[in-house]
Amino acid sequence: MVLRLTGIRKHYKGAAAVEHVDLTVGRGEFFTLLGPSGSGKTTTLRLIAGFERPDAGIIELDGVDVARTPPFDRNINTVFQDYALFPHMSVADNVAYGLKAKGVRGDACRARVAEALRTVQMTAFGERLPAQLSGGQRQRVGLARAIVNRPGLLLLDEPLGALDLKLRHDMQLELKHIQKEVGITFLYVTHDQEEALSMSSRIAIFNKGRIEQIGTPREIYDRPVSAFVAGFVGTSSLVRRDSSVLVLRPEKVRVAPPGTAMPAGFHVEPGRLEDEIYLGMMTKLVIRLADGTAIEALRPNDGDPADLVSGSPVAVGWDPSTLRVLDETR
Ligand SMILES: Nc1ncnc2c1ncn2[C@@H]1O[C@H](COP(=O)(O)OP(=O)(O)OP(=O)(O)O)[C@@H](O)[C@H]1O
Repeated sequence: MVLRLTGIRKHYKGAAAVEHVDLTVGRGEFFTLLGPSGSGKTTTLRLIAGFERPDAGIIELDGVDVARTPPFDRNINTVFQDYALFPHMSVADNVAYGLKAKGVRGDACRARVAEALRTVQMTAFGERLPAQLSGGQRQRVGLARAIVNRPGLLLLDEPLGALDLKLRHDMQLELKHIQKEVGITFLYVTHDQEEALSMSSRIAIFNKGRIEQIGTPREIYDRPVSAFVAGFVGTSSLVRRDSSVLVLRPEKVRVAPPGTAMPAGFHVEPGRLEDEIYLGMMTKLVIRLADGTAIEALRPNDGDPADLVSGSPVAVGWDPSTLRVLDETR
């Protein structure tokens, strides 16, 4: 275990930023804090880094309570969204800065810098100034600077937030590969659910300062514990039946003209096709059931002729075993 938080609480002017936070991160994990803006992710990261002190609770790093350990003595580094590079220093000097502060000099320092730049594929850029780099390249340098000290834990606060979508996707893959290669434990903050699902070994879902669920991406997606988690991670329709609330993922829903045979065991209901939204690879369908419930369905655009007409009656079906029943008390 690299990190353990127990009963962490932090209030600002009487308002809770973080409340009752418990979590454990194992060595080599890519652990993500995911939640909407203001849910307490950054506060949690700042408490771990030591920039803030908790009002209550224990923070342990490698089994040691760090309540009295200042930030620079914690075996942690942080990568921020704005990279925080020194503008007047070359890329190589930026990466070397933290090493020099720790007394690593000469050939040993140069070798470590070269290794870090190689890892982030920036070997050819050592002599450049930050202003002569693109956003993605600056982000790589920020990462090289953070991994060069080989910290036990690397905190990353929305590190890809300033990049455009395409570059962001490329960097997601790359970050994951780099994390595997260097073997450093990552604690990653994002509000982007797709990013969290694609990169993480485990995810903690934050809502209003509390953790609602911790699990692997698959566990979180397939078995959300609350309507909040089901709605925040992926899209879903909530269907009320008797006293339960059921979560229905759009890719599990079949929509067909009335009377079409559905697979054996499917639950089938009549509805009306309200909307068709073309998304390129898929088309999203919105169906209204007789009781007013709206159901979303996804259909691959795999060349089938359009057999459904907006506004017309349709049959909606799903395999009841794929439904997740929610505990309404949460
Ligand atoms: N220094 C501070 N003083 C007062 N309130 C603060 C301070 N820092 C954070 N807060 C409040 O604490 C709550 C949690 O903020 P936090 O930054 O941890 O959320 P977040 O999940 O990281 O959000 P975002 O994704 O927008 O960064 C918010 O309501 C915020 O306004």
